[in-house]
Amino acid sequence: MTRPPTALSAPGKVLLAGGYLVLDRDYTGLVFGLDARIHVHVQPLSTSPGVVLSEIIVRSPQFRDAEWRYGYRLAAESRGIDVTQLKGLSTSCLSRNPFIETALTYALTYISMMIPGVIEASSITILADDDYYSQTASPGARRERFINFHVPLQSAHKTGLGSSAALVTAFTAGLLAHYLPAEQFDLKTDKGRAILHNLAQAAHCAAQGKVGSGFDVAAAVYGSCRYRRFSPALLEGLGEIGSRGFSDRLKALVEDTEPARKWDTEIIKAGINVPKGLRLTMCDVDCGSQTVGMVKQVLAWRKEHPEEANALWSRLQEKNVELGKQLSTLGDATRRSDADFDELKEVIADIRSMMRQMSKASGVPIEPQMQTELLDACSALPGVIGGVVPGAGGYDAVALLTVDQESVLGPLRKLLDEWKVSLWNEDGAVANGSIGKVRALGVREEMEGVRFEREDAYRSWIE
Ligand SMILES: Nc1ncnc2c1ncn2[C@@H]1O[C@H](COP(=O)(O)OP(=O)(O)OP(=O)(O)O)[C@@H](O)[C@H]1O
Ligand SMILES: C[C@@](O)(CCOP(=O)(O)O)CC(=O)O
Repeated sequence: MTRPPTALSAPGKVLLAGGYLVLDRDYTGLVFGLDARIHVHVQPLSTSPGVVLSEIIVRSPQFRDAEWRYGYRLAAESRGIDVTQLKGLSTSCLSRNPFIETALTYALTYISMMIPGVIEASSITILADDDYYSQTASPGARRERFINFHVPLQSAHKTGLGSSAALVTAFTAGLLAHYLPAEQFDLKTDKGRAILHNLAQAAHCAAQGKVGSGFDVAAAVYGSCRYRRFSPALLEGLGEIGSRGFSDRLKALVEDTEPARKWDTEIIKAGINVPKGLRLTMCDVDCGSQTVGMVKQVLAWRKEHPEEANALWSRLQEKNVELGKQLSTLGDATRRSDADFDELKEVIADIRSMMRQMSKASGVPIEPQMQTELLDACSALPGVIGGVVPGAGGYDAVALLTVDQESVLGPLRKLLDEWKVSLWNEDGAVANGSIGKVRALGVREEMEGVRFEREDAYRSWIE
């Protein structure tokens, strides 16, 4: 049977409120999907008549040498599908892509449990919307729907919109929708989305080599929501890829049939929105510094100072929930005056002040001085309601809530274009060589999660 091509996309994310708190099930995060999406197109691999291949070719044609070829076979003793990377055509060396390799292994293993017989060969194309990476098209190039970045994927500068979660989600959804009949997997149903969510969370954690809160995968599947994480212990019993019984355990996990390990993720979409007339704007802060181990350090501080930390966590949780409520009850903000946003401004200021407290107490630059200056300068512009350093915080990005009008966005872009980022040392002196640029990305909030796309939209990129 020749299957028709399948095309899907999943959104990026911004954790507007709830960084660090969302790692603990007692608290929640306010996450917005973003309209920068990762697109995946799956089609049968054309072979000569009579030739049966067990090969899946994955290409990311916006990047140089981004092609990964995999062979696969069903392993004995319910070990699942064994995936082996083959030598690529375009390159002589093997460049591995752990997110693709793991998502492929997990999805094919689940599919092998659902349909009898051989899984047919296919060719998969990945396309990312521009704002995932800082590079822009070469000057003079004709503006196309997707940019050719002309660099290898490893040299592309990420803007932190959650490319790996959107990729794993869209890729997994693409495979499930392509190979499984609608009775077994239907993305339009709650059950279908839960299957995708569970499988993508498991694959993303395995590829990352750690269990984060999973808010990014949740946003990729469900779009904007208030998110309460799953209990991390859920994934503990799954075992390694290729271990005996892996495919049975994966099926039970994905379908949530194990009474002792029930999925407890909470996705609340009701009342989560950005009011009409307002928008989120993401800014890429390119100052070339990144702090590793921020999560570890904050959690270590919380462990050492449980009373102080828990008091701060509770106060923050209250304000984070309040922020969501205010956004949903503001109503149409199109003809409001600046004074109508006073309460929103106040709650954002409270959240920021508590995040700075967390920063100071744990010694982690969650809202570092340079970001404070940038956020304060933006917030002083008419029509800019406020902003935060999203997610884990740090030096890479800021998220702003503004009136959605050119008279506000124009001056904001000008301020950002002219802004010079300088990193401050602890003694208050500007650190050397740390002047960078700030750029407003084109992205805004997106309510919808993973969705089918018209497959002909990608035709010029498909081989
Ligand atoms: N367009 C793409 N094509 C193929 N693989 C991709 C693509 N974009 C991202 N990836 C995979 O995702 C990895 C990047 O994931 P990583 O977790 O480092 O960043 P991220 O998810 O964008 O992080 P953040 O949450 O900070 O945005 C890449 O190394 C690659 O394996
Ligand atoms: C610090 C944390 O709560 C948020 C990290 O968000 P981001 O990757 O910076 O967008 C970690 C997590 O939730 O997994």
